[in-house]
Amino acid sequence: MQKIRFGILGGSGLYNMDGLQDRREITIDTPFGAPSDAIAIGSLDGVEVAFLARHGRSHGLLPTEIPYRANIWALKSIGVEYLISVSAVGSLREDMPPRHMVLPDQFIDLTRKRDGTFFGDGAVAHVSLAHPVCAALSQVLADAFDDAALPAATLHRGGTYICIEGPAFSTLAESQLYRAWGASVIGMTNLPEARLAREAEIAYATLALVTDFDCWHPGHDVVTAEMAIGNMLHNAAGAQQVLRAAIRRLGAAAPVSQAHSALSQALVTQPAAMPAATRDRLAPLLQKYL
Ligand SMILES: CSC[C@H]1O[C@H](OP(=O)(O)O)[C@H](O)[C@@H]1O
Ligand SMILES: Nc1ncnc2[nH]cnc12
Repeated sequence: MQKIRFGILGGSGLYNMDGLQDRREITIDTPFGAPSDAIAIGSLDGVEVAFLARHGRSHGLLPTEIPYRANIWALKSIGVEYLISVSAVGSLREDMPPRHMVLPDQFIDLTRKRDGTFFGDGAVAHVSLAHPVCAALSQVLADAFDDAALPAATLHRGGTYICIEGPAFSTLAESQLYRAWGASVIGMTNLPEARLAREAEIAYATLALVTDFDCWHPGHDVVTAEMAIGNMLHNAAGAQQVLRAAIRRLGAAAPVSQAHSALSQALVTQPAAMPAATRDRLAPLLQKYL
């Protein structure tokens, strides 16, 4: 099968990629279970791309229930090297109101119930997460935002995304604490993906769409799921245009990414010393190190 180098993970309110030509779906079983849904593959302006709805197409998976490892493994197994996440986020900053877009460059992990690694069972690796977002891919998204020339849209380059376990939204005290920590936006999904994508040597960047002010803003209503999805849907057409422009750019010239060699200095156990079953399970990740 031809490799699909570019992937999109759609979040709340983004369950499909518009305009996919020659669209087909593939179902992949992985050693880490089934992904969130079938993966849609098709071409955008002549560039092959894979799309996966992280909560499933009918949004049936809680952030805690998303099979992050299966999703990343499945995308890696079809050749994905660049992965764009689209996510709804709450804002922790006055200057990032609902309907603005943000390209986070840092994460804080407050999740407690997520599978955090592909490794274990005789295979040890410690990747660097100092810079969890691929700066080159994030720059492609920033340029794509300019290409899309959306009327009255604002993009913030950089910001810290705090990832909570959910599914409940934060308490007021928590929201104020995260603001005091200097976090910019809040969500429930991105950090496990960024970490696993790094282990899989996939460049990862997020296009975050602000849907609410969480619960800290005295002048705005407290976030509800209805509010978040409603604002996300309002932004979805713009997000689709940015994605399309990003894929066009990647197809023309995909940037060099340090993420693509993340394991070169991270593998502690040499593949030859790993149990055969572990090596087989990690085959798509370890291929070039065998
Ligand atoms: C429906 S609001 C809460 C929900 O939205 C975000 O999801 P995603 O990152 O997939 O867009 C947030 O992380 C929560 O899962
Ligand atoms: N306020 C919020 N907290 C957590 N996740 C969110 N996703 C969208 N808005 C959010």
